[in-house]
Amino acid sequence: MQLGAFKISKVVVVGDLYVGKTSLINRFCKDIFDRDYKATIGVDFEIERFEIAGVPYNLQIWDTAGQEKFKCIASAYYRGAEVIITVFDLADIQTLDHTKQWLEDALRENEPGSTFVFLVGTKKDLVSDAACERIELDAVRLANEMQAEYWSVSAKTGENVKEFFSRVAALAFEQSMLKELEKNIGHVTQIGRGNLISKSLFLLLELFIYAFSGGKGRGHESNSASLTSE
Ligand SMILES: Nc1nc2c(ncn2[C@@H]2O[C@H](COP(=O)(O)OP(=O)(O)OP(=O)(O)O)[C@@H](O)[C@H]2O)c(=O)[nH]1
Repeated sequence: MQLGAFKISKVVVVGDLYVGKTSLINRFCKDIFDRDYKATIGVDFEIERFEIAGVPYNLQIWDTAGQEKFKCIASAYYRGAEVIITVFDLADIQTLDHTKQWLEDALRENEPGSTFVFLVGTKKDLVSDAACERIELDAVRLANEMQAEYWSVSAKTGENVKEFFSRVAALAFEQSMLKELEKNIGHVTQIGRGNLISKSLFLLLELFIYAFSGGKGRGHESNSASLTSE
C-alpha cells in the first residue's frame, strides 16, 4: 500500500509563557518532568512515531515560546498545522483569557477549517478537584466558542497526557486519510471486472477492515484508535 503521503502531521503548541507547553511535550515524548523552568527560545520540535492500524505515522510536535519577545520567530512556524493545541495553566486563570488570542494568531497562518483545535488546561496537580471543576466550566464554554476539544492534564503526574496525545494522533491520522481521499477522488482504479472504485477509498476500506479485525499496533491504546508510540 502506498501510504507515504499521509504519514506525518504537524502539531503546533501555543500559549502564554510558563503555562507548561514544554513540560507537556516532554512528558509525552520523553516521559520526563523537570521542575526547573527553562524558557523556550523561538521554537523547538519533537517527532513522535506511532503505528495506527499497522501504518507507521508521525506527529511533528512544535513547541513555541510563550514570551512576547520570541513571538514573531515562533509565529513563522504556525503555517501548515493540522492540529493547534492552545495551552493554559489551571493554576493561573489569566492564562485562559489569553488563549483566544493565541488561537487567532495561529489560525491566521492556516487555511480556514483545515486544523483541529484543542484547549488544554495544565498543572492539574496544583489545583483541588473543586477548583478544577469551577475553572473547567469557563474552559469548556471557551472551548465551544473556539470549536476546540477541552482536556485537562498534568505533566508532573502524567495524568491524561498519553490519552490526550493519542486522541490528537487519532484525529490527525483520520484527517490525513480524508485529505488523501479528497486529493485522489478523481483517480479511479478498476477492481475485478467492471467495478470502479476510488483507489484511496479502497485503501481506506482496507485500513479500516484491518483495524477492526484486530490488526492493532503494539503498545498503549487510546479510546479512539490503537496506537503505538515508539
Ligand atoms: N506542578 C506542575 N508544574 C508544572 C507542570 N507543567 C509545567 N510545570 C512547571 O511550570 C514551569 C513552566 O513550564 P514550561 O513547560 O517550561 O512552560 P512553557 O509554557 O514551555 O514556557 P515557555 O517556554 O516560556 O513558553 C516549569 O517550572 C515546570 O516545571 C505540571 O503539570 N505540574
